[in-house]
Amino acid sequence: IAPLPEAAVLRENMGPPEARAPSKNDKVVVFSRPPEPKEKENVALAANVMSCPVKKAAPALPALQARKLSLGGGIGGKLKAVGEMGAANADATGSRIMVFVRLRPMSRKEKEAGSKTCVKIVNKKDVYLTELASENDYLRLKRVRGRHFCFDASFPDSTAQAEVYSTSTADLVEGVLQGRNGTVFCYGATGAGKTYTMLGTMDNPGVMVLAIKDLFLKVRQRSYDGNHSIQLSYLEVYNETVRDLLSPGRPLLLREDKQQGTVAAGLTQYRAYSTDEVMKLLQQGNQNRTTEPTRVNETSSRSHAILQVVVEYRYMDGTSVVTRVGKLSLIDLAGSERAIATDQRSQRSLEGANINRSLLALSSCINALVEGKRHVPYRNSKLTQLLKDSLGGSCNTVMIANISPSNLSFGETQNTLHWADRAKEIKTKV
Ligand SMILES: Nc1ncnc2c1ncn2[C@@H]1O[C@H](COP(=O)(O)OP(=O)(O)OP(=O)(O)O)[C@@H](O)[C@H]1O
Repeated sequence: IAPLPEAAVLRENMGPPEARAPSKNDKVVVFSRPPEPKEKENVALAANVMSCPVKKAAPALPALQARKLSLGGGIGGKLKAVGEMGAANADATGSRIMVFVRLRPMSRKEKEAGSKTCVKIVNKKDVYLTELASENDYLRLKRVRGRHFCFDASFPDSTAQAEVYSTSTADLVEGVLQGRNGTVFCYGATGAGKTYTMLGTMDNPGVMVLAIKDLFLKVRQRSYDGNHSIQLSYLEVYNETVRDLLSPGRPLLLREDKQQGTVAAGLTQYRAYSTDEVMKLLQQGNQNRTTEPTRVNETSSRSHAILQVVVEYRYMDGTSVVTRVGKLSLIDLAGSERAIATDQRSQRSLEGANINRSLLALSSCINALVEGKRHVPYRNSKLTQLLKDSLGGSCNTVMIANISPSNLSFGETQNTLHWADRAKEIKTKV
């Protein structure tokens, strides 16, 4: 059979990628007619699956089991699954950052621009990224590249906010009530859905709002056995300056505190008594946050926003008073971006440079931590100084990487998945 221009190669009996993993014994079939559009899609996926190394299953890890026991509840099953599929990278003395990926639906703009989907999520865990060959690019016609990633969980575009919260963050909230620090941060390109995931909308509240509601609910349920107090602060890092979002004024200086780690001097701490009160404070803070339209996102967050909730629990143990303190940090990072994707000519370029500087500093820290280097360059940016605790300290940390399905954002998506994949290897000691 004469070879076809599209090199339509498929594996026999392969079925959809969710059906089974590829094996060496798969046969190759060549079409004797030009493939239909649907077949072309399968070819792309097949090429993608073929290029994926098959991960060996690893035994469940002791550290993960330990964490499963200490956290209790839902995260147990999730961690066990991670251990089984070999994506986990913890040792017997520590835990590691949990990494989740969330795919957003295709936007109207992307549809109008003729975008095609280049991301497929299978079994709520595996992410297949495919570089689609351009129809006009004859030289690259046959070069269809793909990669496979595996995370603690991956959320398809139809996933509800409540599911994202319960899978990624609910156990962290429980940990905070037991005196363990927790951090959740969203990472991704501009317009990929970070603010939607963290803050959400009035109808579909995001992780920040759901976490606060859950926290108050849990505190109320336990109010019979001690006293809880909840304090919160909300700040942004904009152009390498730290600003209080709850009482805007002069920029704040960062200083090191032996007990609390890096703190913003003079940051307002509000004592909160109800969810409604916190919602009002959040709304107020968000109005003060720096957002501007870029070419990619009409309400792009130009700053990194950090909401910190400190829960203090006092109870009597015999004749002495015991105090437990847990801190929950919820972070909406500004989007990583190519200058060309936003607007190079204005104030945006300075912001973009600073945003990229912080994110570059973040990637340097991730690299240093993964490689076990003694010196981690936290001081290279305000963002990494503030994240020091969450990345390298004693903290349960969750990263949610947000991605767009559009092939027009292929480069950004690849970049986000690369860093998310790397972050999986960061160990923490809780
Ligand atoms: N899961 C989702 N479901 C529905 N709409 C979404 C989802 N994720 C994002 N969107 C929509 O996509 C648009 C861009 O999302 P968002 O503002 O959250 O991006 P971002 O990553 O925070 O961008 P930036 O870094 O520029 O601030 C918004 O209109 C948002 O409502």
